Amino acid sequence: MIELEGLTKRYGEKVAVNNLTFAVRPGMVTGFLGPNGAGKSTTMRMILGLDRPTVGDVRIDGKHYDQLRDPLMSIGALLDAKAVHGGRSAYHHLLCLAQSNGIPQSRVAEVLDTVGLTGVARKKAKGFSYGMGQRLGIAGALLGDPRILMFDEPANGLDPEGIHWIRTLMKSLAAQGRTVFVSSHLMSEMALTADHLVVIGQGRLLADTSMADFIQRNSRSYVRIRTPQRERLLDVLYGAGVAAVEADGGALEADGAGPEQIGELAARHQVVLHELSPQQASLEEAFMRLTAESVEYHAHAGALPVLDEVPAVPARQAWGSDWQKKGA
Ligand SMILES: Nc1ncnc2c1ncn2[C@@H]1O[C@H](COP(=O)(O)OP(=O)(O)OP(=O)(O)O)[C@@H](O)[C@H]1O
Repeated sequence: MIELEGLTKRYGEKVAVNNLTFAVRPGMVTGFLGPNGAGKSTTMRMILGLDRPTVGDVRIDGKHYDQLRDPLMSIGALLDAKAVHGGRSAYHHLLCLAQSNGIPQSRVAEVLDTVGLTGVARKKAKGFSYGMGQRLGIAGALLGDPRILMFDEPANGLDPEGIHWIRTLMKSLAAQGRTVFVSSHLMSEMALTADHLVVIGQGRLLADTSMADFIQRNSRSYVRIRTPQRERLLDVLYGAGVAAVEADGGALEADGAGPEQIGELAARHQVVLHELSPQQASLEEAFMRLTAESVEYHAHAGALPVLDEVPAVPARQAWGSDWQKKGA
């Protein structure tokens, strides 16, 4: 278990992490979400004792990182996949880690096999692709067979097979009773992987809840209906106090009533239905809705002019001619 209590980190005026209190529990995958610059990496660095909190406390199974006797056997982490000596082979890199942490040498071949790097184990890490580097970083995290694992953007640079592999790996580590804490911007992946979510924005805790509860609380659920008797159904729904709006493709979207109630109303009034489907927003929609206020770095869609709107350069007027005239 990882426990944070009032964890705060200031860099000068900037409050990167602001009074975070939550626990990451064993036996499940906990997703750590937040917009760019929300403070996820800073929080993870403080968990590993790489950054000192300005205020507050963080404990790993009840201890501070520097009190752990064999840190790699308690918590394994992937923070920066590039933090590898490029001149060393994958095997040698892991062997050095094992030897300096009292981990049996036999683990090296085991973790290389787990991450699928056995075939390139003797190749120098500097020749590795980004995805291979991620796999090597994950091998390092697994080396000490720790009860707690923490991954910062583990799917970065992985191909679809690699992404599927990391999802299966995280779920199986959690199923073995380990604590798995993972940050990612890939919402669709997170929706398939995490059981629990911790969401932060501008360093503050925005949510600490189950995946299902998070989506339900932060999104609109509605029932999508298609019928050849639209006007009739709208009257029936209106009469029953069910709000419905017209949607794309001639469908209706009804709020505040389940498919059972709507189906029964339609049957009672002999309205034919071609579709009656409950809709739940995606994790991405729920995340965007919750964090809209705390997004620090906005892209402005209107910042670049549409090609048709780019003012035409007047004929025969070279760039800079105005400036040349002024300077003359
Ligand atoms: N060493 C530092 N000095 C000054 N400011 C820092 C430092 N490290 C992080 N910050 C600032 O703290 C804030 C949080 O950064 P952090 O990297 O933890 O965010 P993040 O959630 O991991 O972002 P991303 O999703 O983009 O990786 C940012 O505004 C960042 O600029």
